[in-house]
Amino acid sequence: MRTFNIHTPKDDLLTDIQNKIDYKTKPLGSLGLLEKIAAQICLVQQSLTPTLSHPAIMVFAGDHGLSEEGVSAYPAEVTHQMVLNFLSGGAAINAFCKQHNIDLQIVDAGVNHHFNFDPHLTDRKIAMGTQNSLKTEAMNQIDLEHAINIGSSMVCHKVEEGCNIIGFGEMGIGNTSAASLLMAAFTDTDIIDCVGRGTGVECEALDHKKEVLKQVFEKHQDKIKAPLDYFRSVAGLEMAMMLGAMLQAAESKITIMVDGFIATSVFLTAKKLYPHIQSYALFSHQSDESGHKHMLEYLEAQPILQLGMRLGEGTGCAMAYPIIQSSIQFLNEMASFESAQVSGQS
Ligand SMILES: O=C(O)c1ccc[n+]([C@@H]2O[C@H](COP(=O)([O-])O)[C@@H](O)[C@H]2O)c1
Ligand SMILES: Cc1cc2nc[nH]c2cc1C
Repeated sequence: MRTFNIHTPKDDLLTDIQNKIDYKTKPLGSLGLLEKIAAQICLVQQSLTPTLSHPAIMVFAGDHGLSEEGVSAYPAEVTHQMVLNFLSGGAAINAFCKQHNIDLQIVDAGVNHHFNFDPHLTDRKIAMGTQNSLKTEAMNQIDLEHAINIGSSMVCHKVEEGCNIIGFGEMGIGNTSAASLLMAAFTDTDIIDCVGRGTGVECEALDHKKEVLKQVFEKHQDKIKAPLDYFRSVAGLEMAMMLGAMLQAAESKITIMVDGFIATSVFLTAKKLYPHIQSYALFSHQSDESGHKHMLEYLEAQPILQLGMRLGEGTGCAMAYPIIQSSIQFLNEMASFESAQVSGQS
């Protein structure tokens, strides 16, 4: 497995950044989280006048062998049907990216469907989905490495185009199960407490999901000490590609927007491998998927939005983007007490 060069940005500018924020014409700290976001992006860009350019969201799609165990409220074919919906512009992520002028890229990482050629689909299919992790490892080492490298090179390409802020979404029926399994391992939480409703499983179906995931966890838990071996045993191809993409974004020193429950579980894996990655990450929202709150607390991450969303697709990133824009806007546009001749704190 290749290595990534990921370091916390130098903090030499920190005092100047904080002074610039504090000298703006507002009571100290009164822009709350916007101030923290601005400071973080200044550090990532090593600049007192940061900019956001060519914002992008990549949506990785993949199918999950485990879905044959009845762990989702929807049938597996929804994965490819939703990819077709993304391509024709009809999904929530299309609407929000259009609203906020965010470049949207749809990637087939491992969907169980042969798509006709479409110029809007990035075909990086590794397999027709993963294996059933209740029976065997979801993917082999070669496919994992391939997915990580592809995710990485797609981000390199975006960076070459001038992108300096990127969010990652996913589409994959069954992938909240994979995310719960990652959460259990990498936050050291009982698997039962990591299982939620996903697309909407309830009552006996939720009990069944918990029972299946308990068995999958027990089958693979001996690999947790080797995070990538555990990851490839339970995760999806869309998640593996997202892992490579997140690692590359941090190596390329651009800002990462982390979406909901599934994306955060991938981020947890990335952080296990490269703890410094968090300096580059903003967390778009707190998903209504029950485990997400705990994941964010574990990461000591403050989500930008809390709207009761639990959709995925990168929709949280798209919704949080204008807030991130505002944090850069206040920093670059607001007057200081001195320039506006406003009296400071007495
Ligand atoms: O991002 C989230 O927080 C989130 C929470 C629940 C469900 N989802 C989406 O729903 C799908 C997975 O749900 P499930 O029930 O099939 O495991 C997948 O396509 C995700 O994008 C996403
Ligand atoms: C319709 C539908 C849309 C989705 N988008 C992301 N996950 C999804 C799951 C379903 C079921």
